[in-house]
Formats: sequence, C-alpha cells, structure tokens
Amino acid sequence: MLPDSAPLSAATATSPAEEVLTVEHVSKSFGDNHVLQDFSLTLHRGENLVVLGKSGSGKSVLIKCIIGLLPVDAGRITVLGQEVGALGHDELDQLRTKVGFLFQSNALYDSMTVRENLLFPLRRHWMADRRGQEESMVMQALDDVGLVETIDKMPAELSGGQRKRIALARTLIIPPEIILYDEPTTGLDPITAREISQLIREVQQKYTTSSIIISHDMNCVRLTADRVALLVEGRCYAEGTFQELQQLDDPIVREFFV
Ligand SMILES: Nc1ncnc2c1ncn2[C@@H]1O[C@H](COP(=O)(O)OP(=O)(O)OP(=O)(O)O)[C@@H](O)[C@H]1O
Repeated sequence: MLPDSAPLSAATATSPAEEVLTVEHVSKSFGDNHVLQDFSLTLHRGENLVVLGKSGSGKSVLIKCIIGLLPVDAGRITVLGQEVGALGHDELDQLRTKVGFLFQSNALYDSMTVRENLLFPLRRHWMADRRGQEESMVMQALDDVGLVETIDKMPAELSGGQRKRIALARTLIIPPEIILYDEPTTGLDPITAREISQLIREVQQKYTTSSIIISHDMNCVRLTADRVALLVEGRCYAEGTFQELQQLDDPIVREFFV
C-alpha cells in the first residue's frame, strides 16, 4: 500500500497555462476492486500529458470516466469548463464533439470504405455551415495522416499502422480541442509505433490540441509526453517530464524506467 500523500512532483515551476481538463479526487471501484482512489490530474492547453501505468492499473477506466462512459463514485471531472457528471445526454454528446477519442481497437467500421468511415462523424454531428465541404474535409484529414491514397480502400485492406492513422484521421475531421489516446501504439511493430508517436506530436503542433495519452510503451511516452503522470494503486503517484521522472531515485518510479 502506498503512503497517503501528494504525488512526487519532479516538475520545475513554470508559468500557469489554461486548464482544459481537471480530474479532482476521483474514486472509482467495481465491488472490492478499488481502481481509482482519490486520483487527480490537470491537463493544460496545448500539452501532451501521458498517463503511465501498469496493465490493469485503471488507465482505461480513467479515460472512460473522463468522457462520461463510466460514472465516478466520488470526486469531479471538468472538461472545457463543464463538469462531466452534471451533464445530460445531449450536453455530453455536444461536449464529445470537442473531445476526440482514439480507441485502442481503432473502432473503424469494417463494412465501410475509408471515405465512408471519415464521413461518419460529419453526418452524425451535422454541421450546416460545412455543407458541400465534406469531401475536402475528408481529403484534409487523410492528408494530415499521410494516407490520401487509401480513400477508397476497406479497413481490411490496410495494415495495423494504417488503420491507426485512419482512426486518427476520423478523430481529426472535426478538429477536437482535446484528444484522448488509449494505448495508441499497442500491437504495432517498433517502427510503426514510432511513426504513430511522431504523428501524435505533429497533430499536437498543427492543431494545438491538448491530449491525454495512456500508454505503457516507454518509447511512445518519451516521444510524445510533455508531462507524465504515474498511475500507481489508483493514485497519481508522481508527475513530471519524462527526463525528470527518469532521474528520480524512488523505487516505484524506477520500475517504469529500467
Ligand atoms: N466495467 C467493468 N466492470 C468491472 N471491472 C472493470 C470494468 N472495467 C474495468 N474493470 C477493472 O478495472 C481494473 C482496471 O482496468 P483498466 O482496463 O482500466 O486497466 P488498464 O490500466 O487500462 O490496463 P491495460 O494496460 O492492460 O489496458 C481491472 O482490474 C479491470 O478488471
């Protein structure tokens, strides 16, 4: 059991940036399984925050709580100024247009072409002011991920890395303010994983998105993170830049960096 204390902070003081997402003292249990216990973190505008944790530590549960797919037992989550737990179905749906989510499974529709997969969010969140621009929006999103030539292909014809890129293109087609990446490099070979990590950085720079990236791939963490929060036994155990955490002497932190 960890001592009941504030997270180890390796971060040096910087000027305060706008908070776009806060998780405050959140707890979430399934029966006796206390997954999140008084967990807190803050995402600032324009930053990539990686939540690093072992398998089964609660990273996916955290993401699901953030987007309102799971209710929290205690605490509060605020996204772009709105308290997630207080939102009704329609308000949550509206908020989700500003929060892109890249599923671990990519969640592409196998029976649809790449074009149709990308058109799907546009049709779901119909935007009258964008009428007639759908095709150029699809092309722009595909260009952002370097896969314009796949527009008429089926997902089954694509490699794992290409499917991940198309899933990201679908997230970008209505440019989100926040992107939540669930294990973006899992199941990919090291070279493709590196390319996806670099793409995450490119997207951050081009769209000035703020992102939470959950991962246990240390190369992905090193390449994408402006800041890392360590999820251990349900709590934010330590936070800081990759290099700062890497230099900490704490044995629990060291386990991640060997
Ligand atoms: N809907 C659910 N009902 C019951 N238990 C759940 C549910 N969702 C998650 N859990 C439990 O919560 C714990 C954390 O699961 P979670 O999927 O968040 O881990 P993770 O850190 O994302 O792991 P991985 O890196 O392996 O994906 C696990 O013990 C899991 O069994």
